[in-house]
Amino acid sequence: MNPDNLQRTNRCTTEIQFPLQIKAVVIDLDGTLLDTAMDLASAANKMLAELGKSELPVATIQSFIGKGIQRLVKRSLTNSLDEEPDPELFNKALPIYQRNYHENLYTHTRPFPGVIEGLNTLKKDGFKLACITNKAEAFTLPLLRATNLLHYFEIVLSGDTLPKKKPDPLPLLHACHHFQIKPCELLLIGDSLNDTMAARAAGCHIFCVPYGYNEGRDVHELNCDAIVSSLLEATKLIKK
Ligand SMILES: O=C(O)COP(=O)(O)O
Ligand SMILES: [Mg+2]
Repeated sequence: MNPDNLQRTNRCTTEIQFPLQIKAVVIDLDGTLLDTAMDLASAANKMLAELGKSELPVATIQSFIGKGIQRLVKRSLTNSLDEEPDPELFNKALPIYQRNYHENLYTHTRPFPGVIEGLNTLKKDGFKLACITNKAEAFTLPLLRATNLLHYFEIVLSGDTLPKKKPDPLPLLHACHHFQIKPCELLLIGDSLNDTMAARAAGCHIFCVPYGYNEGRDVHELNCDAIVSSLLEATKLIKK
């Protein structure tokens, strides 16, 4: 069945009940699995310095994380969420950012508390696992390898793996197709509006963690099925 049909025919229709009965869990990367903000911010500030521009506070750059590397570079150049930088400046800045981020991809990046325990529990309980991120593949795979998380996931879909990324439902529907399950048998655990919008559009369940990066907004504003303090906590709310 193609992903479009899955979206139309297999939405979650019943009231949700805990523990949620699901077959697979998809986990977001930045702000959910890994605390990447420090390294993303240093790369952005090194880029700004190389371009002769003023550096930004880490908290500001943290609020720019969520819609992929290109958007992060645009936001850092304009110090705003939505403004477009001069295209020439952006074309010059992007490779500088990519070089700096590659050079220090995991200097400070670590799994958040409860991530390893949560992944081990999910694996032991027999859930199929995928990682879906808006981060470009060139950074995602080395990062998951370096932090020893890659082996947990049957598939990893990055921001540039498919024609569309979150908040589009395509990566989640692709995962459903891969696992041969309905969207309502899939749970996404994420940290931002991009995750909740993608999950709602796909018809999947969605839990949010409160410790991540929601583009500077309160996670309690998000339309999710539960807010869980950690991945380990999430395992207590689901069953196969
Ligand atoms: O790369 C980003 O901006 C966000 O990535 P995420 O989807 O893993 O949170
Ligand atoms: Mg995230």
